[in-house]
Amino acid sequence: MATILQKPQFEGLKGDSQGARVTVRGAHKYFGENKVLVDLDLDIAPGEFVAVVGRSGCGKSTLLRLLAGLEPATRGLVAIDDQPLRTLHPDVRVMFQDARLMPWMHVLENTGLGLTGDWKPKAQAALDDVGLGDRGKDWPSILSGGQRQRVALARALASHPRFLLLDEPLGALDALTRPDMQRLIEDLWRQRGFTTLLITHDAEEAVALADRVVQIQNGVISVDIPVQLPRPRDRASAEFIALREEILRHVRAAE
Ligand SMILES: Nc1ncnc2c1ncn2[C@@H]1O[C@H](COP(=O)(O)OP(=O)(O)OP(=O)(O)O)[C@@H](O)[C@H]1O
Repeated sequence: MATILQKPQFEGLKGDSQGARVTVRGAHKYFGENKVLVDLDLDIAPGEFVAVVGRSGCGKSTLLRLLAGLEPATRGLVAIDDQPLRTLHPDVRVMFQDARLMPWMHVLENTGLGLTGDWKPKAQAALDDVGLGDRGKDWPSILSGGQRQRVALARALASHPRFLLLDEPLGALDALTRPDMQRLIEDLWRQRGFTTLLITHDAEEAVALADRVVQIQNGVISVDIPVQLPRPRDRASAEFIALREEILRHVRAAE
């Protein structure tokens, strides 16, 4: 078995946008009697890529909504660069499983949503980055599912966020489109160095992309596994398969 690197590599730090530092301390989130997150701690280093796994309903999206500033914690601290997060943050963007494109806007306008000032060149550059530079004048309705997710990714990255939150963005894509999108996300992350949190049900996706895979169970981070394999990762290697199986074992044990 080849040696697994012992030192964590945060390769994303090379880029033009320094990633945000993310801190969650003693976070609780209750919906009435339903205590979804209970005293949860999580630290994400600037530029680090963390994948979150766990059984359905364990609180993954709830954690993401707290980190996006979409909802407050019932109790505890959520901070970006050591500043408590109280509402939406200009350096934090989210991409969801559905592209959420506005059908009455062209692709370029959809990409520019949320940008201020001279937004067109920035939206065009973002479309170029995801390989859709020539589709700006199209309506979203004529794009494939994978292309719509590329537009959603372009929109999320157009403002050069320092923290990108991904809520199962590739969950609805077919098996051929998925690895392409995974590579695109990894390439952009490596170029730009934004901090990333990815929610996924796919253990292979988690090991392919993340520096660390964490599992939520009983309201806390119950498993925290570093993935110290060189990038781009060889999905057929023994180390990759062993980590993927380890994560699957943890997720199944929580069910
Ligand atoms: N706005 C809300 N009001 C009431 N309960 C909520 C709300 N949002 C989430 N919940 C509850 O919180 C729990 C966790 O939901 P969450 O969506 O975070 O889970 P998840 O791990 O992302 O699940 P999945 O993998 O199925 O997407 C569930 O029991 C859900 O019903």
